[in-house]
Amino acid sequence: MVKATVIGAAGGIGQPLSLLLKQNTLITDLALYDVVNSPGVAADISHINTPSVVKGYLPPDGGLEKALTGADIVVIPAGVPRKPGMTRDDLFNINASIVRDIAVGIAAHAPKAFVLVISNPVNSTVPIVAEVLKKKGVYDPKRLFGVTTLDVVRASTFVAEAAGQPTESLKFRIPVVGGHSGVTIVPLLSQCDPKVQLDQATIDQLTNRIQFGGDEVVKAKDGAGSATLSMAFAGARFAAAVLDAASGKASSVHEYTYVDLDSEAGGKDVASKLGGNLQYFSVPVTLGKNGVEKIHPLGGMSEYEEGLVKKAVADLGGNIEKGQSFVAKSSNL
Ligand SMILES: NC(=O)C1=CN([C@@H]2O[C@H](COP(=O)(O)OP(=O)(O)OC[C@H]3O[C@@H](n4cnc5c(N)ncnc54)[C@H](O)[C@@H]3O)[C@@H](O)[C@H]2O)C=CC1
Ligand SMILES: O=C([O-])CC(=O)C(=O)O
Repeated sequence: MVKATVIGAAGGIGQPLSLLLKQNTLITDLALYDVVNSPGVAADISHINTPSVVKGYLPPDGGLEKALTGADIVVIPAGVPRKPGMTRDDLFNINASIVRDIAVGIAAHAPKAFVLVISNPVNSTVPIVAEVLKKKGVYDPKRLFGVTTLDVVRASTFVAEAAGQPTESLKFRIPVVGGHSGVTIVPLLSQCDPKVQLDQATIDQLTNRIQFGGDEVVKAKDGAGSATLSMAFAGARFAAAVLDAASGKASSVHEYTYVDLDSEAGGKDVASKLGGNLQYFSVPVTLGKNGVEKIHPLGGMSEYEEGLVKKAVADLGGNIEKGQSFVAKSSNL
């Protein structure tokens, strides 16, 4: 039995993500929670003839508690998206408290669940969840993930396009490390597998496109939100990886995800290479039965990439601290 819960399930990401999770045959129970419309989304998705039983929940009558109780994996795309001209950090004032309150629910009702945070700004919302779980005495850094898979998906697509290759084969695997906003997103094109020969102008252009791919969608949607469908694809892919590893369906699962480096999985080496003080970074990980099994080194980097990492570290410190101090100042916990 595997129960998956989506928090923010009626939203732009939540609906297609729930649809894709309905197709994951490892999931037996799919709980869809939102502050609006979740029963309708659940009724609709429940007609699909895949194994999971789908239920929708709203806040009245303990909906959050019911949605979370017994959850093995909780995916959080709840909160507001960007409009043109905004940074992800501009979402902090609204989304920080939404994510904090969801984390309080997780601590009470699903303390052992894998928690996948999609809500922006991911650089700060992941530390928010961690600090709440710590306060409640249930924090396991190996089970908390900032979902940065969309950056990896974009990198693969954009490099394939630049190389004149088909994108559908997902042929190009490119590590993307750091955080999930602007210059904190660091694609390591020198580690592209298979190798691609790119001149510096193309590397510059691809790096910029991967770092600001989210803005491309925000601009194209012109006030109607940010990436939802590609994010649902990426979120479902990452959730499947976590579940494949936890269930033993796949023996060796490698992903990139924004995690606490201060865990038994070995992130301290990465942290010390980054200058010692940074607590969260998107890193290559091996996933296993209990979540993050091993945090791997970032690997060989070009001088250009070393420079990108330095810029990412400079920005990330403040983002992380902002999330942590928000929880420290929250008097209702
Ligand atoms: N990590 C990533 O790579 C990406 C993250 N995002 C972020 O995901 C978030 C959601 O984006 P969209 O789905 O486009 O927004 P949306 O506005 O379409 O949907 C958000 C949903 O969250 C719900 N919600 C609000 N407060 C809630 C609460 N307290 N509990 C439960 N549900 C609540 C809303 O009712 C709404 O249905 C945004 O913060 C966005 O920036 C978006 C794309 C990529
Ligand atoms: O750009 C945004 O605000 C949404 C997001 O995180 C992305 O598309 O990568």
